[in-house]
Amino acid sequence: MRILLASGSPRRRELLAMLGVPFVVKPSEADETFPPGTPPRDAVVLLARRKAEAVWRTLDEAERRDAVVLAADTLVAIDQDALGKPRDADHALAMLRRLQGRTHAVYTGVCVRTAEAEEAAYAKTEVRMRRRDDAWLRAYVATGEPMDKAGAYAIQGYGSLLVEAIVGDYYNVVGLPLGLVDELFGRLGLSLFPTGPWQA
Ligand SMILES: Cc1cn([C@H]2C[C@H](O)[C@@H](COP(=O)(O)OP(=O)(O)OP(=O)(O)O)O2)c(=O)[nH]c1=O
Repeated sequence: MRILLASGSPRRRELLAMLGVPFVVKPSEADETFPPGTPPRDAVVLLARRKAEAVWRTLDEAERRDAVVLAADTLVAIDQDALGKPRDADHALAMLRRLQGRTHAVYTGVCVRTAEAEEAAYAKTEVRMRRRDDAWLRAYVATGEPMDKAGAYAIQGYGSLLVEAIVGDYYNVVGLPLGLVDELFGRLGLSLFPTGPWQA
């Protein structure tokens, strides 16, 4: 089998590479909008499915036979609102002001697609953030780190200094809940463990 990671996210690439799984990257061009009011847990699954579908459509018959397309989408949820990646520095600052000193949820939807079937699900992690003053948050935005991250922070970077506690899978916050990916692989008779058919 040939794993195709339908993602342009360097974090997702690094997490999958950490397990030593061979894969190729094929970023999807899928539209990342969803109907307003969609619960974040549904939105991330919808978007992960859409990203997997977009890459699937680019494959020819022969490629589809041994392809495993893996896609994911991450959103931060607070007060019934879903926060994606910030548009600009002001937007990032507004998101960070809203999150600081409070608990929010991070959802990542995952979709795994093969010629036989498609499996999709989401993971949820709660993150409690420290209170930081505006000067700190502005300095953080100035590092540029928040710009391509859902909720405008990276738990794996300087954003770690904002975190007080988490409940749930850390890798979900970074953008790819590896345990869930393996569970979905398992439903398709595949594995992320070195016994997987991808090894052949
Ligand atoms: C909350 C959080 C998000 N993120 C990142 C993971 C994702 O890359 C990004 C959420 O944006 P996504 O839209 O899920 O993904 P993407 O546009 O970066 O990549 P693609 O659609 O091609 O797969 O936020 C972190 O790296 N650290 C964090 O702590």
